[in-house]
Amino acid sequence: MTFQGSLLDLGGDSRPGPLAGAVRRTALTEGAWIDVLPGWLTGADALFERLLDAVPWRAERRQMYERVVDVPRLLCFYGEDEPLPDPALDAAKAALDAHYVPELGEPFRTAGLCLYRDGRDSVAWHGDTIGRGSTTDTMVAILSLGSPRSLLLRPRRGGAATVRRDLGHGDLIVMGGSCQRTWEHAVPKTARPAGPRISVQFRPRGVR
Ligand SMILES: O=C(O)CCC(=O)C(=O)O
Ligand SMILES: [Fe+2]
Repeated sequence: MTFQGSLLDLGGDSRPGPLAGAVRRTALTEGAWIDVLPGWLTGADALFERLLDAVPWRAERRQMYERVVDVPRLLCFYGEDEPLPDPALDAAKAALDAHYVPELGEPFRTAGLCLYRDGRDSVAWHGDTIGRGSTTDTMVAILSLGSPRSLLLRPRRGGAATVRRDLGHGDLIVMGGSCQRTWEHAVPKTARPAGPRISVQFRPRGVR
């Protein structure tokens, strides 16, 4: 697996920039919204390389109707009390907490990591509804590293156009309000050449 980082971004220092006054909110329908900040994390390419090495990436298999199929991406989940695999992720979580706790009412607690090896890896349409996201407003913050991939969002009940954001290289998206239960999101497969992408999803307690 190879990844060509941008030449300006290979310094070892990886850190999040300011959120206040920088992140841009887009209201969706039914009380859902997204906040987006391109290039939030500087040194994103160096962090990508470190995570590729340091994280014990796992392939999973899941029951799909009658069959057991490979999950089309590699995964690693860090629960509440587990140390994160890189100090830059602690800094990202601290920055998210400082900015969002007044609105969210609680800190982010867990980090789910996904590795999309190439354009054949994907995540199907879903909301993060295992847990409280199915009944209450919440937030899921996603830091994207490596090659950009499209994150799509669409309302469950229709009535609004699909929203697309191309995310990679240190970009942040936060899905908030009712987004997990009234909207769905996906990272579709792509036939275009795509290098590897890592996403880090920060979620509060009881949201999955
Ligand atoms: O990789 C992404 O940006 C999305 C991942 C996702 O939706 C999930 O793991 O629940
Ligand atoms: Fe999700």
